[in-house]
This record gives sequence, C-alpha cells and structure tokens, in this order.
Amino acid sequence: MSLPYKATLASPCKLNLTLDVGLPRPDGFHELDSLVVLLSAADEVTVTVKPGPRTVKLIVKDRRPDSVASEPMPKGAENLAHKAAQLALDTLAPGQELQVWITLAKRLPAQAGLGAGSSNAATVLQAVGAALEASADALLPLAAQLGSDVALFLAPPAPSAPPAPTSGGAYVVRMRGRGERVEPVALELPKLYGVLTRPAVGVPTGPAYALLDALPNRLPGTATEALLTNTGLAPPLVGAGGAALSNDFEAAVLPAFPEVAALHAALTEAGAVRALLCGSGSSVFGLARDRAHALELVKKLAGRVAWLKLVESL
Ligand SMILES: C[C@](O)(CO)[C@H](O)COP(=O)(O)OP(=O)(O)OC[C@H]1O[C@@H](n2ccc(N)nc2=O)[C@H](O)[C@@H]1O
Ligand SMILES: Nc1ncnc2c1ncn2[C@@H]1O[C@H](COP(=O)(O)OP(=O)(O)OP(=O)(O)O)[C@@H](O)[C@H]1O
Repeated sequence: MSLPYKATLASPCKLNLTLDVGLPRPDGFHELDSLVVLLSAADEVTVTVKPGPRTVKLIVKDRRPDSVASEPMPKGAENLAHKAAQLALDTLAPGQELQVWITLAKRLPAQAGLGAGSSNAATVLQAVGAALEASADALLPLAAQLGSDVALFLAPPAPSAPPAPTSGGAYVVRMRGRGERVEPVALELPKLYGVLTRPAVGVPTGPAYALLDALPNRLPGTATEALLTNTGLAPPLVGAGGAALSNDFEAAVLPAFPEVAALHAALTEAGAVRALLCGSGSSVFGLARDRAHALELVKKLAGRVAWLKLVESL
C-alpha cells in the first residue's frame, strides 16, 4: 500500500437501453433485466487516502445549473460518496488510522434516472479500493449495500467476463436482480450519440416504482431478452428507429409527470430517432443518428429545456 493516494476521476451517468421491470418481490424490490451503457456526461470526484485520524471529509462543489438544482444535494454523511468512503474504510481497513478526503464537483442533475449518486459512490469505492489494493471482488458486495445501481458503475469488469467491444463501440452491461447482478455483454454496439435532457422537475425513484405497480394488469417487458436473442451481435438500435429501445417506466411516469411527457414529445418533434425515458426519470434521452445529428438536436432544443447535454456512449 503506497500512501498518500490521490486520484481525480470522472463519475459518469448511465443510460438503460432496455429496462424490463418485474413485479414486486417479497422484499419490496423489483427484479430487473436491463442493458445499460455509460454516457460521457459526468461528475468529477477527487479522492485522497492518507494516514491520519480516521475521518471522512467531503466537499461538495455544486456545479448544477439553477434550472435543475432544486433537488437536495446532501453535503455530509448522507451523501452517497461519503457513505461509500465510510463503508470502504470500515470494511477494507478496520481499525487502521486512515482518512479519506473527497471533493465532489456535481454537474449532473439528481432525481433524473441517471444514477449519478450511485456513480459517485462507485467511483469513491474504486478509488479507496485502489489505495488499499483491494480486489474488484471485494468491492461488489459493498456496492450492493449502497444502492441497487452502484454495481454497474464498478468497471472494469471481472476478469472472467467477456471482453468489452474493441471496435470503438459501446461498453454494455446487463443488469439483473434488484440491479446488483451485473455482467458485461459482448454486444458490438456502435458508439451511440444523442442529447440528454432533463425538465425542471425531478422524479424520485421509490415513488416511480410505486406508479408502475399501480398500473392495472401490467405485464413486465421482455425487451432485454428480445434484443439479446433476436438481433445477435448487431442490434439495429439506430437503424430501426430505435425500436429495440424500451423502458417499462415510460407507461407510468409520462402520464404522471406532464413536464416529462412534454420533453419526450419535444425530442421526438425535434427529430430524435427515439426519445427514451432514462431509468425512472425525469431525464429523457434523444437518440441521434450520429454526432452531427446530435448537435442539430442540441441546437433545436437549446433554450427550450431546463438542462441538456450532447452525449456519447463510453
Ligand atoms: C430505476 C433504476 O435507475 C434503473 O437502473 C434503478 O432501479 C434505481 O436504482 P437506485 O436509485 O440505486 O435504487 P435504490 O436506492 O436501491 O432504491 C430506491 C428505491 O427504489 C425501489 N427499487 C429500486 C430498485 C429495484 N430493483 N426495485 C425497487 O423497487 C425501492 O422502492 C427502493 O426503496
Ligand atoms: N452524491 C450524490 N449525488 C446525487 N444525489 C445524491 C448523492 N448522495 C445522495 N444523494 C441523494 O439521492 C437522491 C437521488 O440521487 P440520484 O441522482 O442517484 O438519483 P437518480 O438520478 O434518480 O438515479 P437512479 O437512476 O439511481 O434512480 C438525491 O435526490 C439526493 O438526495
């Protein structure tokens, strides 16, 4: 262990290309089946691990524009980045005189379905894990304790997993269980471009699942399995009008949140190949044919939506 350790890392957001949500389990969580890519839009996390009295110190620099900054951003022990550091210290270095200092430059909106808080937690886990020379396998159970979405942000994949695509395509993860079971998928997806948008309102995750449960006679989607089995290695995501993309939350969240539905419609009207709700919302992704098309969408929508960003898959 070589201390002090210091790293500044991008903490990216995610996009569920498919999101099939099962019926509620006895523990209240929902069984998921989802294909996920990471997107270029990111927060920035600087982590320092050094000898000293056991403490976790967090500085949050809130860089979110005012238009999407109304959701609370915990600055102390409630912040997922702080929780991740505390959990990593307690589990990986019990009793050792070590401290973790974190600076979180927050750019991504919260309550957006982008998993930004989960990503922050995973980034901190990775940094503290690297400082303490912990194995990737040791971090996975910690991720699951912090939130359902945290594991998917723990890259690189386990050594036993198939390699990520090498042709400049997207790195795709299949997420199952309540979200904690993740495996890289050898899908040769082209790099995806699009515009990521968010209305002024956020959608909290728990209530979004409750809205889904309240839909009468709801049948969980099967888009993930269909995409993997029917289209083999080259899913025509962009070519087929984005028909392979799917999110079960759209049927519940769009009718309940008019601002989200309006944004979804605005993206379609602006010419996106497909407008897709991000996770449980409130962000909406507009899929573009290529980078030039994504830029065109940004120009059309600029000034009309609370937050937007040109993004590409990682
Ligand atoms: C919608 C997604 O973004 C899809 O990737 C995730 O499922 C959200 O994951 P997350 O924000 O990490 O969720 P957690 O913080 O673990 O849980 C928040 C709440 O969402 C609900 N929840 C979450 C995950 C899941 N598989 N089933 C659920 O029912 C539960 O009510 C839970 O209390
Ligand atoms: N580091 C953090 N970044 C963002 N939110 C955080 C963080 N730590 C705690 N939170 C709390 O978590 C809530 C939701 O965070 P997050 O951004 O992960 O939700 P989300 O965009 O809905 O993502 P998900 O796709 O996981 O549902 C916020 O409203 C905030 O109170």
